Formats: sequence, C-alpha cells, structure tokens
Amino acid sequence: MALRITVIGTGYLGATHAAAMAELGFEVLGLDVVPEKIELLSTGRVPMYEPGLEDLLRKHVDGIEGSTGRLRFTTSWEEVGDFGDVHFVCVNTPQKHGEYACDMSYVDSAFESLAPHLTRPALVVGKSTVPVGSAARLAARLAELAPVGADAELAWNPEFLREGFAVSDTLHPDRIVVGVESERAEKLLREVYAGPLAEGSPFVVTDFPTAELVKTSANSFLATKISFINAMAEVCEAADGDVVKLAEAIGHDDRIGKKFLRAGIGFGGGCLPKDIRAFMARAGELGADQALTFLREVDSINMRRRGHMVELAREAVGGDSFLGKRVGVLGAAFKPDSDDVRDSPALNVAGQIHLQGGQVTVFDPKGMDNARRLFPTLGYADSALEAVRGADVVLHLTEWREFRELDPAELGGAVSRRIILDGRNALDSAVWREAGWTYRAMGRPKA
Ligand SMILES: NC(=O)c1ccc[n+]([C@@H]2O[C@H](COP(=O)([O-])OP(=O)(O)OC[C@H]3O[C@@H](n4cnc5c(N)ncnc54)[C@H](O)[C@@H]3O)[C@@H](O)[C@H]2O)c1
Ligand SMILES: O=c1ccn([C@@H]2O[C@H](COP(=O)(O)OP(=O)(O)O[C@H]3O[C@H](CO)[C@@H](O)[C@H](O)[C@H]3O)[C@@H](O)[C@H]2O)c(=O)[nH]1
Repeated sequence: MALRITVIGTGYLGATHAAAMAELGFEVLGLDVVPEKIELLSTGRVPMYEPGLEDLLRKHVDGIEGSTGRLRFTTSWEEVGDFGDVHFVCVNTPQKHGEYACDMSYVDSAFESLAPHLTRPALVVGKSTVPVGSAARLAARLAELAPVGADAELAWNPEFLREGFAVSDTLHPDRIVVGVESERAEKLLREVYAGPLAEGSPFVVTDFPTAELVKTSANSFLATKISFINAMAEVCEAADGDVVKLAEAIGHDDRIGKKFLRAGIGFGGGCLPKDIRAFMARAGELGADQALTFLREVDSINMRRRGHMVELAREAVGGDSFLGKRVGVLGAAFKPDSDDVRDSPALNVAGQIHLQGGQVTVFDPKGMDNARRLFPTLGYADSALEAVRGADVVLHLTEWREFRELDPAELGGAVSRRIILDGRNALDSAVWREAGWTYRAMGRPKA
C-alpha cells in the first residue's frame, strides 16, 4: 500500500511540501496550528504568494472539482497521528528575540503534540532548519513520548528550496540529504523520494549531525558569497571600479561560478540572516565559535549595505536630512517572486528613511499586505507610478520584472526630481539615463 504522509506546519515550506508529496502520488494530510491557514488551504487557496503553488494545490486538494483528492488539511493531532506512516515536521525556527540563537520552541511544541498521538508505526522526519544536535535531542524526546506500539523513529531531512522556485525545487531537488539511524528509515525515505531519485537527484545518507550541518553550512556559503561580492562593491566604489563587470569576469572561472554574485543591498528573508546567526550561536555553545567568526563579518558587511543605501539616498536628496523629502520605494519583498518580507533589506531601508523623517511611499507587486502588517506607519501606493509621485529620489530595492519593464519617461513625468538609486544592479542604466534620469547603482562608477 502507498505510504501515507503528513506535513506539520503549512507555511512556505510545509504547504509546498504537502502539495509536492500529493503530486508524487501519496495520500497527504497537512496540519497547522493556525485554523485560518487550514481553512484557506482546504479550499485550494494559498496563504502566501508562491508561483505555481496554488495550481498544484487545486490539482490535489480533496473536494475541489476534478482534483485527485489526495491532499487534505486538519488542525487535529489525533487525525494526523492515526493517518501517517511518515510525518514531516516543517514548522518555523526563527531567531530568538534579542539573541542570535534559534528559537526551537515551535519544533519542540510540534514534537510534544505529535508524539503521544502516534498510533501506528511512524517515521518522524524533521525538515526545519535547526541547530546541530537538535535531532539527537528530539529523537530521545520522541522515544519518551511516543506510545510503544508506534515504533516511532526520527530522521532529519533538511530542505534546500528557494522561495519563488519552491514547487520545482521540491519536485526536482538538486540533492536529497537524509540523516538516519537505521536501514528502515533510509528505505522509507527512498520510497518517499522515489520520483526525484528516478530523475537522478543525488541521495546523500548521513548521520544526524552531518545532515543538520549540511543545511546551515550551505546557507552560510551562500551568504558568504553575497557578502564577498558586496565587499568588492565597497572597494569598487572607493576605487571607481565596476562590481557588475568584476562579478562577470570572476564568474567565468568555473571554480567561482556566476551565481550568487549579484551585488546590491544584500541578503534578507526568513533563512540566510537568521541561519548564519543561529549557526554562530550554536558553534559558540559547542566551543567552536572561532571557526565561524568570519560569519560575523559576513553579517556585518550585509547589514552595512542597508545603511549605505540610506546614505546614498540622503546624498541624493541634498545631503543633510530627509525631513520634507519624498522617497519613492520600489520593492518590499526580500526578493522578487515572493511576498515574504521577513528581514527584507528593502523594507529595512524604507523603514530607516521613514524613521529619519522622510516621506516614504512603497509599492511591491505581491508583498503589500505583509509589508503593511509589519510596518504600518510607512506610506503605501497601489502602483509603481503612484509610489514615485512627487518623489525627490526613487529607490529600486527588489528586482521584480515589473520594475525592469517600467517606462522611465512615464515615471519621469510623475517625480519631482529624476534620480534613481538601483539597490539591486538590475535596471538598464542606459535606458534610464537616456530618459533624463540620474542613475546610480551600488559598486558602480557614478558617471
Ligand atoms: N521558507 C523557505 O524557503 C525555507 C526553505 C528551506 C528551509 N526552511 C526552514 O523551514 C522551516 C519553516 O520555514 P517557513 O518559511 O515555512 O516558515 P513559516 O513561518 O512560513 O511556516 C511555519 C508554519 O508552522 C506553523 N506552526 C508553528 N508552530 C506549529 C506547531 N507547534 N504545530 C504545527 N504547526 C506549527 C505556523 O503556523 C506556520 O504556518 C524553518 O526552519 C526554515 O528555516 C524554509
Ligand atoms: O547574488 C545574490 C543572490 C541573492 N541575494 C539575496 O539573498 C537573499 C536570499 O536569496 P535566495 O537564497 O534566493 O532566497 P531564499 O528563498 O531565502 O533561499 C535561501 O534560503 C533557503 C532557506 O534556508 C534555502 O533553502 C535556499 O537554498 C537558500 O537559497 C535575497 O534577499 C536575495 O535578494 C543577493 O543579494 N545577491
């Protein structure tokens, strides 16, 4: 009989994972502690913006006309415990308030709720990003809490999907990493991922700590790459060099590669910033803090980018203060093709300017609701054109395609002064300059 799968926590990761598991042919039950999310998902609607996810959900959610009916959602732990052979834990692991460390309370709570309700043999699979050592601790807790008949076992299977590409990254992963302690666990996970494995996705089997570390080291490497190119942008600015050309040139070397070398206002989101900080905190607890001191620099280069953009904007509006100045902001999400504003560099820059007295108006194609919730005191507009109306300077902070396709001449008619600062090095400078704009990007010559 086909495996039955549950997914605990149906946010960006869990909702995608649940829909993908249904697409791979399994019966799936998703659980979340937020009833409104479950209501939405049960009618095939997605509580966030992720390209392709709503279509995939509607293809499988039970009760939708023409669906396979393989996917259902619930808030009941009893139902989940009764249903699943394999339970994926996908709950959030944010940064603790005022600390670098990871807040494990959501994961702990999910295990405490699930374990006593397991009524059949179960493999519980952690997917959340956690500090190394968590899996061993949670395996012990699972053994304490689960009924004997459940024969419950833990595996750790970190997730590498990118927001904006979540569906295809889940269905066609570039690797599958599983931390297991038995052949049974490995066999079950090979069955779960039979589809991607048949397509050739590499399957890496490790112990618990290595699986946990693969995830945090992968994100640390990505963050380091971005901060490296942003450090080069700082030097380029001082030396009148061009970081875009520099990235292109070093990227031709296969050992360096072209990806993740886009200089600008830096990385944000619900993963890279908090994951490198949690990694440093955990290394400190393990007495290995010296090994990761470079991540402090990666973090501070990254945070400097936001401050630098604020300074460029201040310079553009006259140098002293933002008081009485209008600033049009294009972008709120931490990256395009997502509505996620968690630790968004764009919103952070907008917020800093607002707090310094600037009249900031923000537009983002998908991130407006989340931005309004997080930063209600900023000004918001319904379009790019409205956001820049009367602006003394325009900031391009999230590189949506829609912004790249804007007509500089049309925008030029709406602003007070034609100055655009490109925080993502993504606009065509020649087109903007031809339309009479002063175009300035980060790490590029002023010209
Ligand atoms: N978002 C990504 O792109 C991504 C990619 C890879 C890994 N991750 C990791 O996956 C985890 C989840 O991230 P996310 O972005 O999906 O977070 P999220 O906040 O979007 O979703 C988490 C969900 O878990 C639910 N939840 C919280 N406590 C719960 C509990 N006790 N029981 C059941 N549900 C509970 C929340 O209501 C929420 O819907 C994190 O550890 C993150 O680091 C995220
Ligand atoms: O050259 C680049 C590439 C990215 N970014 C920024 O870096 C951040 C993160 O981008 P990206 O990694 O594409 O987004 P996430 O969806 O957060 O994905 C990361 O975090 C996930 C959660 O852990 C992992 O699963 C993914 O593999 C990892 O790429 C965004 O703010 C981007 O604007 C840059 O500034 N320059």
